[in-house]
Amino acid sequence: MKRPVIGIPCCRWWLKESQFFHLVGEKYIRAAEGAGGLPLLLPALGEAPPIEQLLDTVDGLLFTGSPSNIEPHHYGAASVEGDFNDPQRDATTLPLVRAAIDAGIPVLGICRGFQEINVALGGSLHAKVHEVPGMKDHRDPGGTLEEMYALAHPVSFAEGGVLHRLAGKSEAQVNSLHGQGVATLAPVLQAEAYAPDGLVEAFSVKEARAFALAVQWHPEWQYQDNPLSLAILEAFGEACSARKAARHTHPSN
Ligand SMILES: N[C@@H](CCC(=O)NCCCC(=O)O)C(=O)O
Repeated sequence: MKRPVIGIPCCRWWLKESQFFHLVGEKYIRAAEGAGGLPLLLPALGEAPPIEQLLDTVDGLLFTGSPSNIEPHHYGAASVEGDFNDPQRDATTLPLVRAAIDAGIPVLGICRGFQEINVALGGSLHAKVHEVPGMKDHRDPGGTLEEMYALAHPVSFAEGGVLHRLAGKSEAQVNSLHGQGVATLAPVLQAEAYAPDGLVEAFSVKEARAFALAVQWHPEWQYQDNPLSLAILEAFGEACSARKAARHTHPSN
């Protein structure tokens, strides 16, 4: 049985004294495999990417985390001096998000990917959550990888929501490695989880035709050891398999 193809959009980075490379962290590739998919890396093609053809090629999309920030003009904010951006990734992922949701292609967003889905659909971000009055510092604590990705704070799930159902409980502990966060949630999104300071930590797409969930934390990190991460990946993988089966039965889907 062939696996559903899970497209993973790349970052485009200048590697010092070298040239541009298109990259995805290996843990995201492994998580796509863990979801039962065949990972397919999609280069950050930039302006006017062939969206329809890309969507014809995949059964699901995983929008990953990255140290880079979305360029603020995409959500109507002023640029930030010294900001680390990736305009070609933005130019690829933002239209891809919109088209994938419209086409009913399953999507999972993680960290930067979560922020991309919110921005693509009309939401906005805080440039520095830790500078917003009343908000906690959600950035990684530094140290070893184990320390950086350690569980950092609880999230509470929206009653009766997707994550509440997947977790089978109303709260869970998550890791936290982001400086930015949701300021306004796009109108077509509904919050699925909140941090204790009120920050939206997960959302789904209202009336989505397929699985469409995004989380601000990192379920891909050592997902085998975390029941919630396994449940998220399993649900995403099942949706990608269903999409593949539907495409096989009705090739125009
Ligand atoms: N730059 C944004 C997004 C943060 C993010 O995606 N971090 C991931 C770091 C590396 C990884 O684990 O993939 C922000 O700071 O909010």
